[in-house]
Amino acid sequence: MMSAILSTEAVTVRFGGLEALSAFDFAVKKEAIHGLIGPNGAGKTTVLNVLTGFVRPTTGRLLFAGSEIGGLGVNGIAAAGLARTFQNIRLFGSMTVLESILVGAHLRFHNSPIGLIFRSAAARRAEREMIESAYEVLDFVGLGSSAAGRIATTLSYGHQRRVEIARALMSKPKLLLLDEPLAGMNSHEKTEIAALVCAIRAEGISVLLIEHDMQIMRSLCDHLTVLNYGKRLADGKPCEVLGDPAVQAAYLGRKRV
Ligand SMILES: Nc1ncnc2c1ncn2[C@@H]1O[C@H](COP(=O)(O)OP(=O)(O)OP(=O)(O)O)[C@@H](O)[C@H]1O
Repeated sequence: MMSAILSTEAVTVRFGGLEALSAFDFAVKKEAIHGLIGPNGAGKTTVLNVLTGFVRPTTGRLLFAGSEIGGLGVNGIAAAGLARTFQNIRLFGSMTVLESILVGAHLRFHNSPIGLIFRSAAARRAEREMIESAYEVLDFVGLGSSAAGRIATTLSYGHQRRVEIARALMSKPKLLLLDEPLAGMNSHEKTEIAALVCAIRAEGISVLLIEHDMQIMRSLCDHLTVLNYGKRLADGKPCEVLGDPAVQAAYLGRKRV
């Protein structure tokens, strides 16, 4: 059995009087596609926010690749190998696709200010490598080099999602977190993004994703965790979890678990 790349131990997040997560435990196995599902307001985005340092856990531990990451902050966690995309696409209006993707590379390519001013051989080499790497990632996500010079926000919605995923991949993550990557897409685009998620996993990158389309989640994920009112309601293989009456009741809102 594959070991875990990420785990949480009794993570609680409180916003004032509201407990968005209550003693939440779960583990993502290496090279798995792991789905996080649950009704609106269940706490799914809060899990991603706490894992990436955007929100600090009130109590509990976060372990990534064997180390505690709870106190590292956003940049420290990203540097440890965790990258994410957001529920609402976040691209800058004036940037080209290539520029948008290069934003994701800053953790990998460090240049000293002096090196940049004098354009040392090392700085020029690093810049060349960074751009080559960006073109490779553009191909990988299915945008191709012809998209590089386009203003990112003028692309179709589905392609903007790919730019976001490409930007996250530029940091060479060990684990990629995707917050509703299929939101707002037609069924053809959804199938294509699902295939891209499989290709990402085939590169050895583990994926944790939030998604509401259960048909896709059933076929795409190796493992599902269900959240309801900030608590883990179910955890296991998609067919078991989605067949669980407590999960179905939570979605239908018939029963408060
Ligand atoms: N920064 C915050 N301050 C106060 N309350 C918050 C904050 N972030 C989230 N919450 C609350 O925490 C709860 C969980 O929210 P969260 O966004 O994690 O749910 P979700 O499962 O991702 O929902 P959705 O499927 O609608 O995106 C909600 O009641 C939400 O209003």
